[in-house]
Amino acid sequence: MDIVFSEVEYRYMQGTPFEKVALKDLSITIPSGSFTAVIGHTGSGKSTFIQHINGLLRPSAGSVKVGSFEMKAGKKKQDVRELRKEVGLVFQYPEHQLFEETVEKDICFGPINFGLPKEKASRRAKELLPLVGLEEEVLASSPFQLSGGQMRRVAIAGVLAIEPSVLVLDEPAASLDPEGRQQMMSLFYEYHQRNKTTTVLVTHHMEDAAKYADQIIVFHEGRVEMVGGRELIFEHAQRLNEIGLDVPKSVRFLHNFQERFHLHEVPMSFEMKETAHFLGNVLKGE
Ligand SMILES: Nc1ncnc2c1ncn2[C@@H]1O[C@H](COP(=O)(O)OP(=O)(O)OP(=O)(O)O)[C@@H](O)[C@H]1O
Repeated sequence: MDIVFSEVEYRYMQGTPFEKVALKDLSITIPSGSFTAVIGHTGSGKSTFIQHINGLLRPSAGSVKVGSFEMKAGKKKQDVRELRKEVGLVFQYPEHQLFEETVEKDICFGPINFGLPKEKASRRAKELLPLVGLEEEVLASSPFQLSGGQMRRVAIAGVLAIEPSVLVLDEPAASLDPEGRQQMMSLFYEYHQRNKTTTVLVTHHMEDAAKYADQIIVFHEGRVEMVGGRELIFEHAQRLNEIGLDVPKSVRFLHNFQERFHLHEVPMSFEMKETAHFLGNVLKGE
């Protein structure tokens, strides 16, 4: 399902002396089935943006449509239950939201809450375990006996168990070491490839955006600064640096390469840039 933001504004603490405009004049579409990365420096509005997708926040002006579900400013409080069945949100540090006494109950909580019979929910939990890299034995354990990494995987399985059409990920690999981050990102990418789930990833890592996303949205001071495919990182490296975002080393490699061989004036196709990008990664040992 397409996600369409139309002229959205969001104000925290509206009408108080502490009012803060966090999103301004935001019009953007996230196409159904895409993998979209949302990047921007701290405080640029990324979390505020994604919380509109599952109805945690409602626009102060404008409208947000997720499939046929529309949230409009000024409308009375809406029942967002139907929306929550479709949109799974993995928060930063999702392991902090575990609360049931067993892993199985935690994974099954969402689907049972949305009306799935207990046996079917249990089957889903079992099927999801290998996907998130856990053994079946953990089902009967308390989630609080597991390691931090395992707890995070349980929490993610709990979101996937509702089989959402849209998966929103807020820095799901935060605080993991590079290998853990790589594993976590591969998990989501493979899930996206297999299920064609519309995926929205908030990340500080431009490398992940370049590697996995087919659409990149760059936020700056509550506005969309730029939006486009991966080539955006190659073509706007300087502007990205100006707004405090670190472009991947391989993109810097490409620029150095162009400079070294005086290729700035030579138009390079996207494929050539990707090749240089790839070479940069090889040199980095990735
Ligand atoms: N609950 C709140 N009350 C008031 N202001 C808030 C609140 N949450 C966020 N803000 C402000 O809104 C702006 C956007 O914040 P937001 O959390 O969406 O940014 P972000 O890009 O997700 O940042 P980060 O990368 O640090 O998570 C910031 O100026 C922030 O201080």
